[in-house]
Amino acid sequence: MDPTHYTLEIDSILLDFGRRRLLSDIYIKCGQGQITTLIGRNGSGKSCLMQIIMGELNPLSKSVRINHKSIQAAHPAINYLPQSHFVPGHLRVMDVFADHQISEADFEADFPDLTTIIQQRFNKLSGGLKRLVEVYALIKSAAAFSLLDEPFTQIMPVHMEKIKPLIKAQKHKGFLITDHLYRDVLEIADTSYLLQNGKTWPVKSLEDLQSRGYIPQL
Ligand SMILES: Nc1ncnc2c1ncn2[C@@H]1O[C@H](COP(=O)(O)OP(=O)(O)OP(=O)(O)O)[C@@H](O)[C@H]1O
Repeated sequence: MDPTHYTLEIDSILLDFGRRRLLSDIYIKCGQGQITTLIGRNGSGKSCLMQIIMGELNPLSKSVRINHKSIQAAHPAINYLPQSHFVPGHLRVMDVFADHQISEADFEADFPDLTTIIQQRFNKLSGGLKRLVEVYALIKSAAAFSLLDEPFTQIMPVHMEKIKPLIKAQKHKGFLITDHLYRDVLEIADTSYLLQNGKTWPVKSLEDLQSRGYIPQL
């Protein structure tokens, strides 16, 4: 195997909240150069699963492995876009890009309509632009894997259509993405899973989502 090619695998998760078992039968495999998507209803445990991978939430048991080697806590090869904003408000957008070693010129080329925001402080941006800056920083970051929890939330369609090919273009990275915009995530996914009743189910098509009741029959 190419030693520079990483595989992230997650299984053997048991997560309880009180008497409720939230996660019990999980298997997710995510390779570098691949986009893996996780779809599921509100409250099915998608964010919890990402927090477990990041070592931010401790379940009863877990196995998170990079190239078959178990990792227990936050790993430098993995970064994470949570649902809430992670950028400190006082930073300028240019500082956020510098922190992630991202070229301002690349951003200006990708989003010529947004060149003026580079000088602005993060807390002065609209919600959608805050999300866009954070998503862009993680997409372009050098981490081997980026976990993106609802990257498309608040982002307007014209920018979303630019983000999807940017994600696909990062062939050196692996992505694990969850979002309720299932058509958009399925469009870019190499592999998809539905999280339902604590278990991951492979998804190949919209019909799989229909047959498991995630979307209505057409
Ligand atoms: N610390 C906690 N204590 C108790 N229950 C929790 C805790 N954290 C999460 N939960 C519950 O676990 C369930 C799964 O939450 P999670 O945020 O992972 O769902 P999700 O699939 O990401 O949902 P959404 O699509 O709405 O973002 C929810 O019912 C939530 O209330």
